Amino acid sequence: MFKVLVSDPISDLGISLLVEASDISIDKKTGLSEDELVAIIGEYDALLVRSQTRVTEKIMNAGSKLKVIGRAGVGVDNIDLEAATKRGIIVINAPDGNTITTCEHTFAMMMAVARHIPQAYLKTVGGEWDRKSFVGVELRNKVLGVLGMGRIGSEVAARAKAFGMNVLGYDPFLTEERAEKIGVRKASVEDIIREADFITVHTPLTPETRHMIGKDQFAVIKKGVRIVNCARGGIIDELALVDAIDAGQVAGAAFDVFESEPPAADHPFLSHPKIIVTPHLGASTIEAQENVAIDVSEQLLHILRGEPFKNAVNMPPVAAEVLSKLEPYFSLGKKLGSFAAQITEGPVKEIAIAYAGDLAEVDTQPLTRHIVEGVLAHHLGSDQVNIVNALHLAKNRDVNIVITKSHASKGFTNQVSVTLRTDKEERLVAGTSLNGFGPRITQIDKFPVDVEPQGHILLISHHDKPGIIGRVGMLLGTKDINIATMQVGRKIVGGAAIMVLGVDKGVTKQVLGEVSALPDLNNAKEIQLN
Ligand SMILES: NC(=O)c1ccc[n+]([C@@H]2O[C@H](COP(=O)([O-])OP(=O)(O)OC[C@H]3O[C@@H](n4cnc5c(N)ncnc54)[C@H](O)[C@@H]3O)[C@@H](O)[C@H]2O)c1
Ligand SMILES: O=C(O)[C@H](O)COP(=O)(O)O
Repeated sequence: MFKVLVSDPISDLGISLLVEASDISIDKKTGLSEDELVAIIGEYDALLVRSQTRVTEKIMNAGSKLKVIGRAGVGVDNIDLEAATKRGIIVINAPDGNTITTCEHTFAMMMAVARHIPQAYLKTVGGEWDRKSFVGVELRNKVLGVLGMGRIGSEVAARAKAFGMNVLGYDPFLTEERAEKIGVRKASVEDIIREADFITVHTPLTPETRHMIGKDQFAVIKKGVRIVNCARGGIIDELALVDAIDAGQVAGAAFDVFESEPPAADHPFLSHPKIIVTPHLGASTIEAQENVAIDVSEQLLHILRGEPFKNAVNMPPVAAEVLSKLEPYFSLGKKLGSFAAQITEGPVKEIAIAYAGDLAEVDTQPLTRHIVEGVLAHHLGSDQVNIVNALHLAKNRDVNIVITKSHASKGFTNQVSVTLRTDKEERLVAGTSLNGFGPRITQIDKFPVDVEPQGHILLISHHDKPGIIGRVGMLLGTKDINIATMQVGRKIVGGAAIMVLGVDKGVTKQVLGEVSALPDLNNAKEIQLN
C-alpha cells in the first residue's frame, strides 16, 4: 500500500483516481508548517501539492520513503528541485491543465485594468454613482506585448487578436515561422517596452526573467502603458512599477502574483488606486483544478507502480517515439549495469556504455540513467539510487560516464554493452532485446553467451577441460542446488572459458568457495538479478 499526503487544497474529483486505487491510501492535511510536515512526511511515499506548500530540503530529508512529489499545476518554484534530484525524488507537474484558465484570467485582468472595473465596483457598492473617474480605454487597435510565448502567452496572443489588438511576442524560442503561424510579430524586449500599450508577462521566474521590467525599462517605456502579471511575482520589479505609475509613466497594472505571497499588509499594491490585484487566482477554476489534479494523479500512480511516466520536472522530457524505442531496454539496461557491478572488483572509476544498432540514432540518456542506476544500486543500495539521481550520484563520486554509439551491432537489431573500469580490472556485459524472446545477455567479457537476465546466476571462469561441467554439476547437486539453465563460452579449445548457470536458489559463500576450489576452476561468483 502506498501512502499519499495531499498538503494543499486539490480537487476531490481530480484525485478520485487515487482515492479509488486499491493500492493507495490518501491523507489530506492542508496548511501545515514546515515542522509539522517534517514530523509526518516519513510515513509517505508521495506528496501532492499546489503552490502553497514549500517543499524544502528539510522536508525531503525527513521523507525517507518519499519517491515522488506531484505539483497539481505548472510552477515548481515552491519545490527545492536540487534537493529532490539529490535524494532521487521525482518531481512531476501538470503543465497543460491550467493554460486556458490562466489565459482567461489574464484577459479578465487586462480588461479590468483597461476599464477600472474593481475600482468602479467598490465605489458603486459604496453608494457613489461616479461615471467621470472611470473612463477607460479600448483594447482594439492597441499594441499588446507578450513576454513569454509558451502555452499561456500563445493563448493570450490568440485571444488578443480576436479583440483587434496588434500583438508583439518575445520568447527566446519564438521562431519567425511560429510567430507567423500564431499571427504575432516577433519582437525584442526593447521593442515591446517602446511600442506596447499593454504588456503581459508569461515566463517562469528565473535569474534571467527576474525584474525583466525594472527601473531601466520604466525609464523608456511607452507612456500610458498598462501592465499585467499573471505569471510569477518578481518578473516585474514591484517597487519600480509603483514609482513608474506615480510618475505618470504607467497608467495602471493588474497583478495576480507577488514577489512574496501572500503580500505584507502594507504592500504598496494593496492600497494603490491604479493597481488591481487578485490572490494568485490564475489557475483557480473548477475545470483547471480538475484537469491538473487528474494529470498529476495519473502520473503519480505510474511512478508509484514502477510504470513509465511523463512530465518529470527534474529529468529531461523524452519524446514518445524515442521512449517507445528505449522502453524495451530499460529493465535490461539496469540488469546489465547490476550484473557488471556484481562481477567487478574494486571501486568503479568509469562506466563505458556502447549503444549499437538502431539505438545509436536516438537520445539514449534515459537508458543511460537505468544502466547507471543498476551499477550504483549494487554499491549504494537500491533504495538510495533511481533514474532521477543516478547521474548526479555518479558525478558526485567522480565516476566517469563514457557513451559511444555505432550503427553496426553484430547481427542484433540493437546491442547495449556496459564496461566497468576499476583500478583492478575492466569487465564487460552486453545484451539485447530479442523479438519474441525478451531481454538476453549476449556477451560477458570476451565470451559470447545467450543468458536470460533473471534470478540467481552463477558465473564461473575456468579452463576449457573435459569433465569440468560434470564436477560443478555434481558439487551443486550435493548442496541441493538445482541448475535451471547452463551456457558455456570459450574463445579457443582448451583456453579460458566461462560457465553461466541459472540456479533455482541463492548460493552461500561457502558453496561458492568450494566451487572455486574445484580443479581447473578460476573463480565462481553469484549474480542476483530481480
Ligand atoms: N497565476 C497563476 O495561477 C498561474 C497559472 C499557471 C501558470 N502560471 C505561471 O505562468 C508562467 C507561464 O506558464 P506556461 O504554462 O505558459 O509556461 P511555458 O513553459 O509554456 O512558457 C513559458 C515561456 O517563457 C519563455 N521564457 C523563458 N525565459 C524567457 C525570457 N527571458 N524572456 C522571454 N520568454 C522567456 C519560455 O521559452 C517559454 O516559452 C509560469 O511562470 C507559470 O508558473 C501562473
Ligand atoms: O504555476 C501554477 O500552476 C500556478 O501558479 C497555479 O498555482 P496554484 O495551483 O497554487 O493555483
